[in-house]
Amino acid sequence: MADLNESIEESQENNNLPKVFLHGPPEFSFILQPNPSHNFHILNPSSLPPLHQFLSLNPHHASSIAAIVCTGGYTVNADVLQLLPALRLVCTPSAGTDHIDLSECRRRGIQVAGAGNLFSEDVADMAVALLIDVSRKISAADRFLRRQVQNVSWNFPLGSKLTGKKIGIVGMGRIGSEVAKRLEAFSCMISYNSRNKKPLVSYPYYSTVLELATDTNVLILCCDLNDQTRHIVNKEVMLALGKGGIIVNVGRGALIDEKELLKCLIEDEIGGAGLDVFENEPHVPKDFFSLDNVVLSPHAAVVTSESLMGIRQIVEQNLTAFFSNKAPITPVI
Ligand SMILES: O=CC(=O)O
Repeated sequence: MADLNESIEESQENNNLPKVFLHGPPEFSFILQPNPSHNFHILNPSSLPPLHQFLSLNPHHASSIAAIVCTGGYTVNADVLQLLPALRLVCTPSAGTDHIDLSECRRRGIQVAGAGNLFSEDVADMAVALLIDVSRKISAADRFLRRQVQNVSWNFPLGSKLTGKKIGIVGMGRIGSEVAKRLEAFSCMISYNSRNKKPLVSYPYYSTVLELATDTNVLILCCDLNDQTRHIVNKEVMLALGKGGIIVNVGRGALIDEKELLKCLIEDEIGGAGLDVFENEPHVPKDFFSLDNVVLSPHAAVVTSESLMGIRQIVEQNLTAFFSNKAPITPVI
């Protein structure tokens, strides 16, 4: 409460700068710290009281908050927008925007800025790392060796070769193209599915994920989560991918029907999965833990020490540009 009072006092220190609210968990407060050179004023730089609580204690700020910085998982839906009649910019330090109601922002004339291309290489690196780990059983081999006492025979199951495999990328945007670039170096045959065929992309295009899965050994999910892509990988798709097939998900958990995925993995209907994201984060179904054909990662694909430095800069630059009457540097809408 001490922190909350401090932030409220600070917020009451009047200045004429536009007000910015950080809508996210405490560990994200590093994203935006006050600086005398800012052309905006951060209302809650360190204490991060939830938005509803902040507004009930400071009702006058409902009509002064001009921008919010919202992290993934902190929803900005019509109810939140309704609370902030003066809002003009939503700035998210994430690549995904499924936590933001973009059409409601558009309707209200609110601009949205995202992470731009900042995370694409890190996420693509992670996708390929997960794929190599699942196919060559690296994490499973590590567990196997650590469990061994000396001089026991090394009877470890075979992995499968990555070089030359047929890879289906779902979502050929910034991240998907980086994944393709990396897997070309493994002589993989790339094809893709996305909302529309991309005129500048020469890889074979499939208009449905089902057809893509039928013709490939691996699916890598790099697309946005929205009403069209929720459970885009369902049981039928997994059965079409087939027994040795591998799924890597660096997009959003709900792109896959997670219950069906578990069943297919347990019943060996597919070969394995590399998962950085889950349907109900931070919950990870315990049944995954006992499966050696699964490699798990705690939504960490975007996070490197370099990307965290970068995202601070992008958030600051977006706010600075916006409050200088310029366009955000990484606009979403
Ligand atoms: O998943 C992380 C992001 O969208 O940045």
